[in-house]
Amino acid sequence: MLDVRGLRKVYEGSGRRTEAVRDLTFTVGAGELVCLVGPSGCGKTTLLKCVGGLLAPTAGEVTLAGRKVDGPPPGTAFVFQEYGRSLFPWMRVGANVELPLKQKGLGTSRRRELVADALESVGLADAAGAYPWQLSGGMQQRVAIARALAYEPDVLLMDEPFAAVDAQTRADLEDLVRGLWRERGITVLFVTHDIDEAVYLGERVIVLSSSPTVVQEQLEVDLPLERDQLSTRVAPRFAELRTHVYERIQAAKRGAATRPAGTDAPPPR
Ligand SMILES: Nc1ncnc2c1ncn2[C@@H]1O[C@H](COP(=O)(O)OP(=O)(O)OP(=O)(O)O)[C@@H](O)[C@H]1O
Repeated sequence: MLDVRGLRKVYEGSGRRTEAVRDLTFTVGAGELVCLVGPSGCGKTTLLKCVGGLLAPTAGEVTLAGRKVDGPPPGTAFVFQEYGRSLFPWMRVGANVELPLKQKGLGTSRRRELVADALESVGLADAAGAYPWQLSGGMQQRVAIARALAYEPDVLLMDEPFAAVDAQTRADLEDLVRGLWRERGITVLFVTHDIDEAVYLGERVIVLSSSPTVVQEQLEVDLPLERDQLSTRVAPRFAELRTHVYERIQAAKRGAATRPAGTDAPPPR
């Protein structure tokens, strides 16, 4: 479905040259929920922007359903970290969610249906008439998720979407994303620097090295499909997996040798 091959990104300008991503190769299958985790500044946002066609790679390529990505591909939606900047403050919640549907050229009744359905899915059916600034941070991020869902994407790209909300809201939003993923069968690529979040959410975790970035390891998360914040996070297997990912990231920070990009077996139980 999503193929990233030999991706490299070097930023140049104002006399500075930063090799953010060196050589990234991985694939995400249709309907998979994959988390990308890596140290701060390792190029996660750069990678996601290249995947979403918002940034041109220096080398390598991204293909989505067999087509080379050279601009935002149809059927792809983004949710960014900064909900405060991603919603238009002068538009009511309903209008914010509807905007991309207008750009998609959908008729009024279909747009209304999709907006209502998406707001309902994120538990904000009553908030359509409010302005974003009248909502809490967590609610605003739900609106951003609703806007992405209403677009009916095949692929959802999420860049540290819960980094700016409090811990309880974050837990709720994590469960919301897993629930929506299971209900709607969307392909989700979720970037985070939070190891616990990556293991809790993902069916697979791709561990990135420090910048310039390569894939340090890929790990199948063999936790049950049904997860919940209490029992999953205290399960011995959760602890083993998070410890394993933590060790890999520490190794990445020390610059330890990386493994080939294939998927590794999870650590033995
Ligand atoms: N527009 C830009 N111009 C120049 N350098 C950039 C630009 N955007 C990012 N970089 C550099 O590329 C590297 C990777 O940045 P990026 O934001 O992709 O990392 P990240 O892993 O998402 O960071 P964080 O975890 O802190 O959000 C950093 O060294 C950063 O300074």
